[in-house]
Amino acid sequence: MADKQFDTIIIGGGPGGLAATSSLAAHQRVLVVEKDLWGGTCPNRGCDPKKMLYGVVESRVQDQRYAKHGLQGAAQIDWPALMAFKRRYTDSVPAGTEKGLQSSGVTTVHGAAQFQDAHTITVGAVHYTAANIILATGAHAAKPDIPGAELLGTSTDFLDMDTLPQTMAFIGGGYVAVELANIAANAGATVHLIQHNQHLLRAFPEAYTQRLAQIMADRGIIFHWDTSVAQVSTAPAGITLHFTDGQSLTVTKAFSAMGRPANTTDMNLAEIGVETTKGGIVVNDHLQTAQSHIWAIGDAVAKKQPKLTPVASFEGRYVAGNILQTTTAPIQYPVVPHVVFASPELGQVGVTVAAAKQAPDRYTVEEQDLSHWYTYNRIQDKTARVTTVTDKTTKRLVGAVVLAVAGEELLNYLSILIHQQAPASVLQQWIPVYPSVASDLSYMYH
Ligand SMILES: Cc1cc2nc3c(=O)[nH]c(=O)nc-3n(C[C@H](O)[C@H](O)[C@H](O)COP(=O)(O)OP(=O)(O)OC[C@H]3O[C@@H](n4cnc5c(N)ncnc54)[C@H](O)[C@@H]3O)c2cc1C
Ligand SMILES: NC(=O)c1ccc[n+]([C@@H]2O[C@H](COP(=O)([O-])OP(=O)(O)OC[C@H]3O[C@@H](n4cnc5c(N)ncnc54)[C@H](O)[C@@H]3O)[C@@H](O)[C@H]2O)c1
Repeated sequence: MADKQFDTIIIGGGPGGLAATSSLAAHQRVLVVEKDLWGGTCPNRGCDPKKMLYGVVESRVQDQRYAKHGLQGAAQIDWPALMAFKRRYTDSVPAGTEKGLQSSGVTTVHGAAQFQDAHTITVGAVHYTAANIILATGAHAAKPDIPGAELLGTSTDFLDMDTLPQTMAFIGGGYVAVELANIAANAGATVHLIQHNQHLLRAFPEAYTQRLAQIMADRGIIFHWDTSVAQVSTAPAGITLHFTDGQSLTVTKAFSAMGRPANTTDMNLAEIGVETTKGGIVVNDHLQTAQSHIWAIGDAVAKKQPKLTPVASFEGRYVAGNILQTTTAPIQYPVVPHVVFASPELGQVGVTVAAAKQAPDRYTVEEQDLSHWYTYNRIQDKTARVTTVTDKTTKRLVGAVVLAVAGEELLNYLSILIHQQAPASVLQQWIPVYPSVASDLSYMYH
């Protein structure tokens, strides 16, 4: 079969690959290969469908906050209608994404890419060559290596359930388990969360995660701490989880939410000299693999930055800049805000509270209970709080933790202030909409 030649081949049509593609499309002959759904995890089975379910569930939670304050009657979640609402969005994503790529002049191929040599990939029987190749292959949900693991679902199954199971369990205490457990519990299911240690959401300060665990427990979520599932078996009305301590739990459905290993297998990476570790593909500070013309971006990469959609997109744009030689400097990440959507939202950005507390000469840490502030009293958010970290020398805001309704928007404002290295005085020169989340900023950063 004759070679098909391109300037750049991108393997993976998710947010990382698409960001690289849109920067390169006007300048190069670009091929994008996707083996599953165009658009990748985020819009098909990640961030976007998750937040559609979350938005409706969050309305119900807000109704409950307003109970006895003028709102009567309990809203109920109609899961099949909620799923239909989600599918009206997700169903059009793959075809719409591929059409968009093609109309920008990019060649698209559906299938799994494998390396033939360091400049050649095959998809099926067809060979494609390019000067540069970008690995944007993402990650997949891990399942435990135990008997019966095949009976467990993943976040992908959860986000496409036709009906809401009566009882369910999540194995893991990270982003996926917390967010999906919250949606399920607020939609009306009995939910168990099984964590093999005592740490929920290990990237966040413990004082905050303990508060969130309490909020979730108050909502009926049942935590099983310090225990692991050793085996899974079928039961008449669902499946039974057998714990290492001899206890067991029978639920309608159970989901593995134990992390997302990078997609690095079945591509012959080792054969062409691209190194991988447990965390993903090994890259240098320009996101180049050991083969300098093969780059890796997004969830597929071994890195310390959080594996998130905007990070994958940032890396895609950065690598495209390198290929087009408009950028030559090592990648410099801005501060990366990250939020768990858990009714309310728990988010964090910049210098962590733990790091700040270890350097008391350098940082001031201020924790504020926001629940009595007008904004949060108005919406009856009784657990709202924020912690800010400021640099003692520059007096600039350098970090923040937020637990609040609409916490993602508050965190975005704080992130912009940190990113711009803005002094507190800018807030005195600025007129925000009042009353709003933004009009509180000058009380948090002063
Ligand atoms: C349930 C859930 C909720 C999430 N919520 C959020 C959120 O709220 N905010 C946020 O920022 N992030 C969230 N994320 C993370 C976010 O989805 C990822 O960080 C993002 O999708 C990473 O983009 P990517 O392009 O690196 O990988 P992906 O989006 O995974 O895309 C990689 C693509 O590569 C394809 N591929 C893999 N191997 C091959 C091959 N050999 N040949 C061809 N194609 C291949 C895959 O099929 C896939 O489509 C969530 C993830 C999940 C699972
Ligand atoms: N809101 C968001 O931005 C968002 C939402 C969902 C997912 N994500 C992304 O997806 C990634 C994956 O999420 P996740 O929740 O699957 O992973 P995670 O890394 O956040 O959490 C994994 C959890 O599984 C537990 N675990 C690990 N090994 C285990 C084992 N052998 N047995 C039992 N438990 C075990 C860990 O202790 C941890 O609690 C996140 O790190 C994030 O990058 C982001």
